[in-house]
Amino acid sequence: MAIQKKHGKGRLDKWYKLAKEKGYRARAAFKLIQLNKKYGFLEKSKVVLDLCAAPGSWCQVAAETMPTNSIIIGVDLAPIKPIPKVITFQSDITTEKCRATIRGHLKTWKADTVLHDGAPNVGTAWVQDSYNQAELVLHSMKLATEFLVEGGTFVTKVFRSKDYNPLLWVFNQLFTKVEATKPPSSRNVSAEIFVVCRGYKAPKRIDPRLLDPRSVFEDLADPTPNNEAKVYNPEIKKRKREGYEEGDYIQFKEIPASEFIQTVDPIAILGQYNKLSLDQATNGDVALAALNRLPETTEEIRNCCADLKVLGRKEFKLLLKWRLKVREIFGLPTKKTAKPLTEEVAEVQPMDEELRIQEELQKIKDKESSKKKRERRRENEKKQKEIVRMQMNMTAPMDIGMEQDGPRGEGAMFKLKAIDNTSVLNRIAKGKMVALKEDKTKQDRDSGLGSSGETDDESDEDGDILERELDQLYDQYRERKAEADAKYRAKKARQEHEDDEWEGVSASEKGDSDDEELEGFEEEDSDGDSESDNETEHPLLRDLDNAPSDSNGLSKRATNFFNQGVFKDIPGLLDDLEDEEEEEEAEGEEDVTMADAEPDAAESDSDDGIPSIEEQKRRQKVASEEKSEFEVVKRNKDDEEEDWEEQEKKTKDGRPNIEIITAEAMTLAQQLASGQKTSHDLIDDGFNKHALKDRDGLPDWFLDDEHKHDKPHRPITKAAAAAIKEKLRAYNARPIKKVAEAKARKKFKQAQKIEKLKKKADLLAADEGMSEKDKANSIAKLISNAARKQKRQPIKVVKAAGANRGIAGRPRGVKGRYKMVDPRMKKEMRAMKRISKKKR
Ligand SMILES: C[S@@+](CC[C@H](N)C(=O)[O-])C[C@H]1O[C@@H](n2cnc3c(N)ncnc32)[C@H](O)[C@@H]1O
Repeated sequence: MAIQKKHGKGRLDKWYKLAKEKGYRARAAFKLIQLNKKYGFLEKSKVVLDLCAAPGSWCQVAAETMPTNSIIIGVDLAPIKPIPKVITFQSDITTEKCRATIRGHLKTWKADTVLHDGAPNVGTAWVQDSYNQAELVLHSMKLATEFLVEGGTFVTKVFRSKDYNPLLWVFNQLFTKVEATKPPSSRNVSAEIFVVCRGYKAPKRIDPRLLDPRSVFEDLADPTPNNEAKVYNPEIKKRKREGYEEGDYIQFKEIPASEFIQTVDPIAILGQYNKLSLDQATNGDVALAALNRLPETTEEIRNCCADLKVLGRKEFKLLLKWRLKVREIFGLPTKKTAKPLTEEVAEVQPMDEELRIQEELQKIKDKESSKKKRERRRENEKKQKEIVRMQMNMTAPMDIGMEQDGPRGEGAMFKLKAIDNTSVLNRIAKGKMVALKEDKTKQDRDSGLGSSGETDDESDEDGDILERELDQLYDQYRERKAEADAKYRAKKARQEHEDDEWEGVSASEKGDSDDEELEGFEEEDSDGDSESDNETEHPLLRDLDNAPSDSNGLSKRATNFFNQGVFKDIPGLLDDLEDEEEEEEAEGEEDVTMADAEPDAAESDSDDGIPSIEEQKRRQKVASEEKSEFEVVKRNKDDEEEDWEEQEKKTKDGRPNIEIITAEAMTLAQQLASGQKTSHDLIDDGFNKHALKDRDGLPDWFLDDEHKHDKPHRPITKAAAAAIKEKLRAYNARPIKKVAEAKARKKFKQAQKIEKLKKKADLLAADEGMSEKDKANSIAKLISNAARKQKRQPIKVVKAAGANRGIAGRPRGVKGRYKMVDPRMKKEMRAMKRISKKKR
C-alpha cells in the first residue's frame, strides 16, 4: 500500500481505532462494509476480484461476509500478507501479466463483483494525481469487463476531478445502474467518492475507445488550475518550479472588478488574476462606474482589489462577501438562488444521515436483544435450579406436603421415581449403588442437614456443585480409561460387584429389595391406586414371585456357594444350615420368600481370591437371616437365564468353578481344609481396622486411590507361594494358542501326505504287471520324493522405479513371490556388501 503518514489527527479517527479493535488491516474496511450495507452485493457473490487490495482489509471483509466456499482473489502492487480463504498475488493491474494471472486463478469462472480501491502513489501535482487515479479506474474497469459476469457489480473509487464525468459516462455505457456515494468512514476532506455500478450489460463488443484513457480523458492537456486551493489556502502556496502553466505566459493579469461581480466562478478569478481593476476605461463600463461609486466598495476593498496575490483567506472572504452584496444591489442572482457552479463535482448521495439512523436503530435492537438474552439466561438458570431441586426432592414437600404423599409419594424415602434420570438409572442398572447413595447424600445436603447439622448456605451450595462436578469428571475419566484399557475394565467390573457386596445385594437385587419394601407398603395401601401400577413399570421395580422357594429354602446361588468343596469339612457351617433347613421343612412353611441376595462367590472374592470382609459379613448375614424368620423370595426363571455367565463358571456338577490363583487364597484354603481355621475365625478376622472404616459419602476418586494401599495383608506360607509359582510356571510353559494351532496344522498336513503316500504304495503293490523289484524301486522313489523338501521359490526383487514407481499391488508381469525395493536401497545394499568384502 502506498505509504501514508499517519501524523494527521484526522487519520487516527474512530474508524482507525475501530479497525484496530476489529482486527481489520486498514480503516478502509469500513468503507466496503458501509457500501455493502447499502447495496448488499457481497452476500450475493460467490466470486470476488479485489483489485488494488493491499494491505487486504477489503479482502477480510469479503471473506467474512460472502458465503462459505466463495472465491476471493486479491491483487496489488504491494505484497499482501496471507488471509484465510483468499487468494492473493502481487502484480500491477495495468499489465497483461496480471490479467493472465487472474485468468489462471479464475479459469472458466466469472466474478460476481469486482472491487477497486486503487490509489496510485500520490504526492505529485494534484492534477496528475487525479488523472493517474482516473486512469487506474479505467484499467480496473477494463479488467472488470473481462471478468465480470453479466449482471455483476463493479465498485470503484474515483476522485472528484474533471475526469469524474467522463468516467461516469463510461460506467453508464456498461452498467444498468450507476450510483456515486461517499460512505461515512470516508473522510470529508478526502476527494474520494465511491461509484457502485450494478447490472453489467456484458456487451459482445466494447468500443476500445471506451476503455482507452487517451480518448476518455481527451482534454487533459488543459488542466483546470486548482483555484479553490489558491483562494482558500493561500498561505500554503507552493512555489511552481515547472515554469508557466500551459497557455499562461503573462505574469501580471488584471480584470475589471465588474467581471468579478458578474462571473459565476469568482474563485477562478481570484485565483488567476493579480488585480481587480476599478479604474474607468475609455469605453465607459457602466457597471464598473456604479461599482466604484457604491458605499460597499470601501477603501479596504479597493486595497484588496489592488493586489490579489498578497491577500490572505480573510481578505478573500471579504471580497467574496462584497461581491454578493453588490450582486444583490444589482439584482443579480445570489449564491442562494444560483445553480451549482461546478458541474464536475459529483452529486454525492447523502448516506451519512440514513446510516446514522440505521446504526442507531441497530444499537437499540442490539441492546434489547442482549437484555432479552440476559433475562432468558436468568430464567433458564432459575429453571435449571428448580429442576435440580425437584430432582433432589427439595421442592416436593413444600408443594404437595409430606404427609399426603405417604411413604411412596414424592418425598418418600424409597421413591424410585427420583432416580428416573437416565444417567443415574444406567449406573444403578450396572449395579452401581453409589449412585443411589449419592442421591441420598444430595438429599441430605439439600435438605439443609449436612453431616455437621449445618443449614446450607450459598458457599455450601457452591462446594456441593464443585464436588458433583469433580465426581462427574472422575466418572468421565474412568469411562475414558475403561474404553482404552481392558485390564482397567475388568478391574472396574470387579469393583462394581464389590459395591453390590457392600450393599449386600446386587443391582437387580437392590431393585428387588426396594420393591420388597414398596410391596410392604402396597399391602397397606388398600386402594391399590394407579400410581403404584405405574411404579411397577419402573425399570428398577419388579414383581415379586411368591411361589415356594427351592427345597433347601436357599437361593440357587447361596446353595451353590455353600456346596463348594472348601465348606464341606468346615465344622458348624453346613451342619447348621442343614439343621435350619430341616427345621424349616418340619415347620412346613410354604410361602417362603427371601431376597435373593447371593452374588456369585467367584465374583465376590476379591482380587487375591480371599473372600472380602464384606463377603464375610454377607455370609454371616445369610446365616443369621436363615436363623431369623426372614421372608425368602424365590429367584424367578428370567433371572436364572440372565445368569448365563455365572452358569459358565460352574463345573458339571453345578458347583462354582473357583480357581485359586493367589498365595493368600491358597494359604487360607489350606488352613480351612486342614481345620486350622474355621468359618468363625474367618468372620473374626474380618473385624479389623479396615472393616470398620466409614466410606459413606466419600468420593469415588478418593476411594479408588485409597483402595490401592488400604487393604489387609494376609500371611502366606512358603508352600502356598511355591505352589502358585509352580502353577504360573506351568501356565507360562504352555505354547501360545497361535503356535499350537500352527503345529497342529503342520501335523495334520503331514498325516494327510502319509495317507496319500500309503494309497499310492498300495496301488503300486497291487499292480500285477510290475515285477517286485520295480515295485520296490517305485515305492522307494515315492518315499524319497515325499521326503525331499520342496524347494522354496526365490523371492523376486522388483525395483520401485519407472512404471513400478508408487504402484499398489502386484507389478505387471511378475509371478510368484516378490518384494518391492527402493532402487536407492538396492544400490546402498550392494555398496555395503562391497565395502564389507573389501574390509575382509
Ligand atoms: C487504498 S489502498 C487499498 C486498500 C485496500 N482496499 C484495503 O482495504 O486494504 C490502494 C492500493 O492500491 C495499490 N495500487 C496502486 N496502483 C496499483 C497498480 N497499478 N496495480 C496494483 N495495485 C495498485 C497500492 O499499492 C495500494 O496498496
